[in-house]
Amino acid sequence: MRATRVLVLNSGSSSVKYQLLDMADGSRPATGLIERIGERTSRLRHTPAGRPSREREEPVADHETALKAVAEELDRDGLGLDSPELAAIGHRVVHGGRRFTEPTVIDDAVLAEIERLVPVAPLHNPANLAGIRTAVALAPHLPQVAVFDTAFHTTMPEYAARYAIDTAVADAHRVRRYGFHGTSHAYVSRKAAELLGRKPSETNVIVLHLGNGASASAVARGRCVDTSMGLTPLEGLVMGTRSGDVDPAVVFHLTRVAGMSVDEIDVLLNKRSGLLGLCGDNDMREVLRRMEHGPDAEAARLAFDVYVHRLRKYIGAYHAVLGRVDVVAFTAGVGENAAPVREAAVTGLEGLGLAVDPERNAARGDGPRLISPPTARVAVAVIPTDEELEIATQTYALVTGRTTDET
Ligand SMILES: Nc1ncnc2c1ncn2[C@@H]1O[C@H](COP(=O)(O)OP(=O)(O)O)[C@@H](O)[C@H]1O
Ligand SMILES: CC(=O)OP(=O)(O)O
Ligand SMILES: [Mg+2]
Repeated sequence: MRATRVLVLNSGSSSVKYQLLDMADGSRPATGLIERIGERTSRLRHTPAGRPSREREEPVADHETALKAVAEELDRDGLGLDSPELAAIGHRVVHGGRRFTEPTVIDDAVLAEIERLVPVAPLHNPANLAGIRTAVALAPHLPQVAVFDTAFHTTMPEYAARYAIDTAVADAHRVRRYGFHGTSHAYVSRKAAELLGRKPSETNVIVLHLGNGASASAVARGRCVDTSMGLTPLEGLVMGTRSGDVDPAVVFHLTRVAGMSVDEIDVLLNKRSGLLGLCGDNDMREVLRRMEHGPDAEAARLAFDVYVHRLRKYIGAYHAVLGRVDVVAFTAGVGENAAPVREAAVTGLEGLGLAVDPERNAARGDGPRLISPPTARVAVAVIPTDEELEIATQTYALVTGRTTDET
C-alpha cells in the first residue's frame, strides 16, 4: 500500500487542531479539535469523513495528553499513527526566525533551533514544540516536518524587515520583523492569481488574513515584500484580543504612570485588547450583532470602526509598497464571512480603483470568488484559506519528492 496521507497538527497555546489529508484523492479522512487544554474541562471533537462527529469532555492537562487522545480517536477509525497509508506528520510552527525559509524535516538540531526562538514567540513556539515532541514519541517511525508561519516572509527586503533602532541591539537580540500566517498568505496569494487566470509570478496581491490573529501582506509577483506582523504576532492590524500597532511609549507610560509590570502589559496588549478591549467581545459575529441591536451598540460600533480604519490604512500603504495592485484578497474567519467588514474596508478607496459589488459581497459561497464590480480596476476577492492543505502539500512534497499532481 502506498503511503499517501499526511497528518497535519496545529498545536496552539490552549488547543490542538488536526486534519488527516489524503494527497492521492484530496480527501480528508478525519479532522478534529481539542480546546481548552489545561483548563478544568477540555473538549475534543473528532470528525471521521462521512460519519457523525464524536465529542468528549474531560480534563486534558497538556499537549502530551491531547495528542494521545487524538491518536486514540484516529485508531478507533482504523486511521492510527501506525497505518501504512500515513506518509508523514506536518506541524505548523509559528516562529522559524531567519534560518527556516523552507519546510524542514525535524531532527534534534531543528528542535533546538525552534526552542532557541521561544523568547520571540512565547505564546506560540512552546506549544508547537510540545506538540512535535509528543508526536515524535508517539510515531518515531514517521518523518515529521515543520512548516513555518514565518517562511513565506523571509523574502521581505531588508528595509521592510528592519526596525529603525540601534543596529547592535537589534542584531544581538534578533529584533526585526519576521511576519506570520505565511502559509496562509502564500496559499491565498497564489489562489487569488489563479482566480484572475494569471500566473502568481505576474500578479501583485494584497492579502488580508482576518482570523483571531490578523495580518496583511503585500505580495509582488509571488514573493512577499511586506507584512503587518513584526517581531511577534502583535504588530499591525487590530485583532480579536491583540491591539496591533500602538506607540511603543504606551508601554513606558503604563509602567511609570499605572505601575504595571512588563508581564501585565504583555497580557494587556495580547489578550485584553483589540475588539475585546474596545467593546468586550472578541468575536466579530458578536460585534456585528451588537452594532445592530444591543443596548451598548456604540462600543461595538467604535470597535468595528477602529478595526476597519486600521485595515484601510494597510490597504493604502500596501498599494504604495506594490505600486500596482491586481487583487485584494480577504481570507480567514472574518475575511471569508463578514461582508460588512469587507465593504467598510474598501469604502473611501475608490480613488485606488477599489470597490465591492453589494450583491456579490453579500452572496455566500464556499470557493474563491470575486466581489468587485466587473468593471473594477482592481479585483477584490474572497479566497478561503486552507493552511492545513498547504502544510500537507509542502510536507508531502518534502518527504516523498512527489507533488500532489504526480500522486
Ligand atoms: N459569520 C461570521 N461573521 C463574522 N465573523 C466571523 C464569522 N464566522 C467566523 N468569524 C470570525 O472568525 C474568527 C475566527 O477566525 P479563524 O480564521 O477561524 O481563526 P483562527 O484560525 O485564527 O483561530 C472568529 O473569532 C470570528 O470572529
Ligand atoms: C501567528 C498568529 O497570530 O496565529 P493565530 O492567528 O493562529 O493566533
Ligand atoms: Mg485559522
